[in-house]
Amino acid sequence: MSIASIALPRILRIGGGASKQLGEVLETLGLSRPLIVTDPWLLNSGRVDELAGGLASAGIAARVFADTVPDPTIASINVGVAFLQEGDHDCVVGFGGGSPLDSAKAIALLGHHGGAMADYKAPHVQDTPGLPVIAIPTTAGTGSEATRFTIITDDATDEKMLCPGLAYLPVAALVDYELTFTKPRRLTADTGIDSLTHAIEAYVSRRANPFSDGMAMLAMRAIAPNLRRVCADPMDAAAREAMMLGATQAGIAFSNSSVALVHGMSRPIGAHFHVPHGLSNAMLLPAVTAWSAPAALPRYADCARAMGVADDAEGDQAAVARLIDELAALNRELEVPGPAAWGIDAARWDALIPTMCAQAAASGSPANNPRIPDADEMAMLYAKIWAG
Ligand SMILES: NC(=O)c1ccc[n+]([C@@H]2O[C@H](COP(=O)([O-])OP(=O)(O)OC[C@H]3O[C@@H](n4cnc5c(N)ncnc54)[C@H](O)[C@@H]3O)[C@@H](O)[C@H]2O)c1
Ligand SMILES: CCCCCCO
Repeated sequence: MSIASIALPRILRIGGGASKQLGEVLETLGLSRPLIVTDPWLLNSGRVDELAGGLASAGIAARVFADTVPDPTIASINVGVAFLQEGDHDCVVGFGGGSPLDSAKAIALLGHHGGAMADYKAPHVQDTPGLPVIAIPTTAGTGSEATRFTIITDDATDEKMLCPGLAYLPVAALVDYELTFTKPRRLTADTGIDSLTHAIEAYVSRRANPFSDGMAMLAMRAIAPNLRRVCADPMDAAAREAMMLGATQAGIAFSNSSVALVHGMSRPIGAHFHVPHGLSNAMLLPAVTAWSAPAALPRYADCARAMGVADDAEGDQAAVARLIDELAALNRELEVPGPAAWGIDAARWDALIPTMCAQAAASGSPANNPRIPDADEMAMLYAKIWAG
């Protein structure tokens, strides 16, 4: 086995009420002057006051920056950095979905190292950390609480810049499914399919390894049987808990392997057509899986079995057929909007997917299986193709 470079948050607290241990975790880490980075919805929900109130009871005063935006932009990060530098903070607490968590990571980095956010986009890899980040996710989810990435949109070009490196890995993650009961159905479905996509793509990625495979398998087993349940009953505690655990496991999986063609294509789609991240993954997942599967049939068949849609007795071909049917069924039942909902010509969309996949195959670097190129390479290629 070649040497896999695995990295995880130093502290992981997972379970109902974990977010209430923020004060204790800060004390353990020797931190006492946090900036909480969150978003307007969470601020108005009263949850931020609860979090800051818990810290105040522990003698910790926190400032709050809630002016983050969905799909954080360079401009929004710069406002956050200026706000951070007005205080004497020794850490940043990210509280929210992937957008505030990615904002927290970027603010903590720039606030310490300076420079411009664009300086840190791939292929640059930033391993030297900025201020320590403690992540508390409220969607299940992007897995950003346990990944070595932040994704910041360039306001000028709409490019979703992938910024990789150990610097973005939170030192602690408090994974508290009780924060997710308020998620509306659309958000529950889109973030749930996003985390399922992370698990599948981590498992078929050419950079997969036995550790990331284990995390991806656990994530699929947690997410697949609970996604419909949690969309049907938002107060189903067991399903909410499984979805939150699966999202973090899927984040650990792709952070320690990579993702593949769906993500390579969804980032530019998100940038070009402003489709939310989880939705753009969902829209692509069935068709791109069907195109990619022949290049890694056993791996995709393993995904079908882990998701419980195929049994061990079935051959790989049959199992993959069930996987593709299941992914299409999930999109139907969870009412994932089609391309037309985003002003994308449906005929062009259908025609373009095989074109993009074929070009991906042509462009696949020797390091990657030509039909499952790494997301980074695909993002650039796809943006060119789509821009025509
Ligand atoms: N860094 C990574 O590894 C990584 C991975 C995947 C995606 N991302 C990024 O994450 C972002 C998407 O994050 P997201 O899908 O979590 O959505 P989000 O953070 O953009 O939030 C979407 C909406 O849901 C609301 N919300 C959040 N928690 C809620 C709750 N508990 N109840 C009700 N409403 C709630 C938010 O206020 C917001 O209005 C994108 O910018 C994407 O690029 C990052
Ligand atoms: C290579 C990792 C890309 C992370 C994408 C998260 O949506």
